[in-house]
Amino acid sequence: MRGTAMLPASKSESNRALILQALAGGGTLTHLSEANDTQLMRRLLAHPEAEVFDAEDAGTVMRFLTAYLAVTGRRTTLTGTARMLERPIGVLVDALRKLGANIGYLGREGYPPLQLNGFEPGAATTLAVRGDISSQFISALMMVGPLIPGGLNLQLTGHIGSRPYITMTASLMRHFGAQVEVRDRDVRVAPKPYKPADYTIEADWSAASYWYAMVALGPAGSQIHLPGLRRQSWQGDQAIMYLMDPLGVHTEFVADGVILRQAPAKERAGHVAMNFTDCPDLAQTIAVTAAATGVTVDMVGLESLRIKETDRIAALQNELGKFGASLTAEERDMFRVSAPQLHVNGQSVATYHDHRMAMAFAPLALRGKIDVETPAVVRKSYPFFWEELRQAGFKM
Ligand SMILES: O=C(O)C1=C[C@@H](OP(=O)(O)O)[C@@H](O)[C@H](O)C1
Ligand SMILES: C=C(OP(=O)(O)O)C(=O)O
Repeated sequence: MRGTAMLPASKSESNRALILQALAGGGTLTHLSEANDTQLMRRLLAHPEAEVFDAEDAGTVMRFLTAYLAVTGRRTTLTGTARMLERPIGVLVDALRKLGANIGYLGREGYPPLQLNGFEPGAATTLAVRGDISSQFISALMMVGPLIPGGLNLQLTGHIGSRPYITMTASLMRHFGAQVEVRDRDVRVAPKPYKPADYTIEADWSAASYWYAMVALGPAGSQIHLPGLRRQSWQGDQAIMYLMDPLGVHTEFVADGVILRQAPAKERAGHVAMNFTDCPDLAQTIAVTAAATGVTVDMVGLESLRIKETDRIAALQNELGKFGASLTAEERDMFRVSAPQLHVNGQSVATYHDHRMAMAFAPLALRGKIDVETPAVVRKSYPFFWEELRQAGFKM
């Protein structure tokens, strides 16, 4: 396999930039993501007086808008898909209530849908927030921090997952003129207003992971050029370049992006350990690629996978099993993915309303025929994924 593949722009950067642009009252965003999550955020922000905000299945939209709408004093309802109503939001609601937001639960306590009933700045500006459920709660609070009279001081407690997304939030906030410091468990945001700024969004490293998988599984000598990725990135999922090295993919930065090259098979590891605490969205790509390349991977840091678009651990276990691979729980929160022999012979892969299930399993088509159920799920982050595969020579 050879050629160039186009990536969507980062949906994490895009969705932060849209909130910051709204709070700053201007600035031009270039290369906003085509992802449904981003297009949805853009549409919802364009109608701030709406009576109901439907975040669909987009975690960042649900969490970031909750903080944005609450602190800007809106009276409105926030809801989402059936799965979104199972994804927790209590940590964020508790924190916003302490800051002065009046928020009620319309269904189950701790989960959407939410009723927002205005904002009266309270006395609290220092809050303890747990970091082990979703970093999106912390990012959401940080972005509204400059609007809180007296600023905001978050003390993060417990195990902190997805930390690079917190530092990405801080970096983008600074780009829009905010004063923010992140030191270990201490996050401080000054009550200094945002200023309009222009920003060009980088390509999406999480989306790039599927091309790493294709280079790993393609014929000897496979290589792919991915324009739009930067060496200096705010995306923690740039870690894919290190995680894929033992699975036989080398990364070279070129002027306009990266070139991925398959390494000789003898350079692949036999058994490696990897930690996904900082990059949970890469876990599915690695699990499938490891199974297909015969590398055993001990995976830790998978806790948050249970509360994403689906229970991604259960989904991986079911679908890997269809190919003769396994993801088994071992001691101390470790999961081992292994496959003595992978059989790809026409299996149908269920996708569980999860874009990453579809895209992580798609590269198995390089080893035989597969059916991916409900392929349109990719629209959440990478709507033209199948089109790019066709361009790369896949028969569909
Ligand atoms: O802030 C963000 O843009 C994201 C944070 C991560 O979620 P968690 O913090 O819930 O792990 C990640 O999985 C998600 O795809 C995007
Ligand atoms: C977990 C994801 O998104 P979100 O939490 O924003 O719905 C994802 O894109 O893998």
